[in-house]
Amino acid sequence: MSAREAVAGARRLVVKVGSTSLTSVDGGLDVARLDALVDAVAARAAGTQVVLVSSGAIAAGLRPLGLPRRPRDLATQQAAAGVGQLHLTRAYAEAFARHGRTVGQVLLTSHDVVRRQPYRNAQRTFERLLGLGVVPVVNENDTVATDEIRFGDNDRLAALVAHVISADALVLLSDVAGVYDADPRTPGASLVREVTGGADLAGVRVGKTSSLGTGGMASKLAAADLASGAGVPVLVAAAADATAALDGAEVGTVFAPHGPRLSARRFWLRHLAGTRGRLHLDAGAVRAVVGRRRSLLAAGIVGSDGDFEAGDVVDLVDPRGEVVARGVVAFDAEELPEISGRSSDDLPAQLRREVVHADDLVPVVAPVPTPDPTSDPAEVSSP
Ligand SMILES: Nc1ncnc2c1ncn2[C@@H]1O[C@H](COP(=O)(O)OP(=O)(O)O)[C@@H](O)[C@H]1O
Ligand SMILES: N[C@@H](CCC(=O)OP(=O)(O)O)C(=O)O
Repeated sequence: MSAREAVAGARRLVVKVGSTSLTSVDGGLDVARLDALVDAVAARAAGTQVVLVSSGAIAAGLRPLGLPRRPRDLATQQAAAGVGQLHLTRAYAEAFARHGRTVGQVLLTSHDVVRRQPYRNAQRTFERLLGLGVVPVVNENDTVATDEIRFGDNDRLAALVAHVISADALVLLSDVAGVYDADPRTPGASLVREVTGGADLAGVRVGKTSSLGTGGMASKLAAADLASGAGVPVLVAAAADATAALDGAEVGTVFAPHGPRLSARRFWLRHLAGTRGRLHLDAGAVRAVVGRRRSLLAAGIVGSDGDFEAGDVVDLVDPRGEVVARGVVAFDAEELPEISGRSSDDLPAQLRREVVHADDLVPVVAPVPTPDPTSDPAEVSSP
């Protein structure tokens, strides 16, 4: 099945729409465009569970607050988001009501996914909303998200949500027809139709974001890589082509899945979990845990740092200091010095267990190559 067919046939889908497709700097929220998007999603939603990740809160708040352009400081962005999110949600509720559908608002910060328990709570909430036939409308909780706990852009958030709900596909809708090999505002730029690996992006140059968008095309590429690398096909297309995109027509740029679909737990470990410390491994332990996917035993640990407790996530570091894996540690930091470097036979019975169990451990893979930066640094927004 091609990635486009996967989008068309998906029973569970995440659709993300950017600020530029819903708002304008001088006109605020563009209800006509939002309605058209909802029509496209609702037409599809009959046999499909759809989660809509919608940007636009900050942009939708500009006009009601009399702000001439997107503010630069966080506090005013948060104020604008507080005002705009209300307009956005009301518009979605009214638009979906025309199709007899109920929406539920889900506002997330990265705090809600970096620890296992809140992550599972979010997962349960999505399951229940979808089970009740509700269309969850997701955004970052901008009014409270400080720099430390921000996802930063909704493309990444959408890729994470796609994994949280085990979506069959992810569709990123924007104001451009897809990924171009150069900034589409430059003459001669042409659309990349399909990405099956890093080589297809090798010649792609990314220009600056629009005046309303946050992440630009670079963040879409990073999100597409995150999702497709974890087994989820991705389509980047124009919001104006939403119906065609959801029908599997030849629009946009499609990213074929290029990695095994990770379990929700392993995806969380690899991409989301906050780490609380580091375990330093000898070369044999690196070969065992990365090469042979074995559990990490105390004998292969030469040192540790950080203030972690059993159940926290830690980085596993090779003798050169490179992070090679991350995993859930089964000991408190203060217990490690006593057991490190000792074989299991040598340990008292109550300490004779894996330090990181193989089921709780994921190797850290090198990122897929990102596009070449443009020659003008001012024009680059890197992922
Ligand atoms: N190589 C490229 N291919 C496609 N779009 C690009 C490229 N480089 C820059 N862009 C710009 O990225 C913008 C889309 O990103 P962004 O403004 O963040 O949109 P959104 O609000 O939909 O997330 C487009 O307006 C486009 O001009
Ligand atoms: N959470 C912000 C949008 C962040 C974002 O990623 O925007 P965009 O690049 O337009 O998808 C908002 O609602 O204004």
